[in-house]
Amino acid sequence: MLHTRTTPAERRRAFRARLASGELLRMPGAVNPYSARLIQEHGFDAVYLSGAVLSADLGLPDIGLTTATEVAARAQQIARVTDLPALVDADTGFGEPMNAARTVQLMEDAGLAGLHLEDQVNPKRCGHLDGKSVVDRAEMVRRIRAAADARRDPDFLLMARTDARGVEGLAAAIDRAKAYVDAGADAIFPEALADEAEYAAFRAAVDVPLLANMTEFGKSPLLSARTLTELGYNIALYPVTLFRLAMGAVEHGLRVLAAEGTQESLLPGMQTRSRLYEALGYADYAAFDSAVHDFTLPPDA
Ligand SMILES: C[C@](O)(C(=O)O)[C@H](CC(=O)O)C(=O)O
Ligand SMILES: [Mg+2]
Repeated sequence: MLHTRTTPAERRRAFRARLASGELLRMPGAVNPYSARLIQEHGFDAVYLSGAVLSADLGLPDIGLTTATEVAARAQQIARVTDLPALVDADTGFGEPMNAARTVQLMEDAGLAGLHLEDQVNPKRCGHLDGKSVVDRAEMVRRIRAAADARRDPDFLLMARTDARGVEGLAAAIDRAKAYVDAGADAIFPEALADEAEYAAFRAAVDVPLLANMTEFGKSPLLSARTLTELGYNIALYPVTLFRLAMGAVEHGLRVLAAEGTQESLLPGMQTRSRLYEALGYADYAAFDSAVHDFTLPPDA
């Protein structure tokens, strides 16, 4: 019941240990707290809170309109219902280096296992769009140092994302990643790499855990978990996959409902009531107090 049995500190330690093991952790982005439960149930290793998903969820473009407290509040709702470690997209840290420091403490308090900060200017944009700008390396180093110093739990993972590949080229992105590790980043997120050779070049140059962003319809190829394992990557990120799937289903459903005047033909594609109740663990609540769940579902529910 209530779903978690672990503390944030335990999840952070476990995340660190898995990242050190050399295996590939598969990390889908949650669309909401409930989907974080499903991510865990389906055997994935970690949960992501995507800035792109959160802003789209609010009906906004992903251009840095969300605030640190808004993101922390949603991240806390997600971290609270899963025993998996949760990594949150903290964009540019929501302002100056001191804001990045405060963001770290907000996310620690929200029970996250870690966050990533990127080297884009404010306002940022999706890493797979053209026309990005990055702050100079010294500025990003200040951002990372401030974030690292703010951390109270040394196991809270500080990941630095560099968007420089699309702006300054691969060699500059690798140089920046090295400088970010020297400044205190525990892991690196090289954004929008073009092909497998670039993934391999990053792996050869950087010693810390690396994340591969397998976002759809972007600039990077969709590499399989097997390929990413062979390339020596530590995290395969599927940030917006569940959101795109869900919204595809929503649009399909709206079209069919409007055309047919009934949802009858949509039923086979729906998560059933009984599956929903199973995933939410109704039976456990009933065991606690039979009054909570004292009904029988119809056979086709
Ligand atoms: C990973 C990302 O930062 C996100 O917010 O999920 C996005 C994903 C996307 O827009 O496809 C990004 O890569 O910038
Ligand atoms: Mg983002």
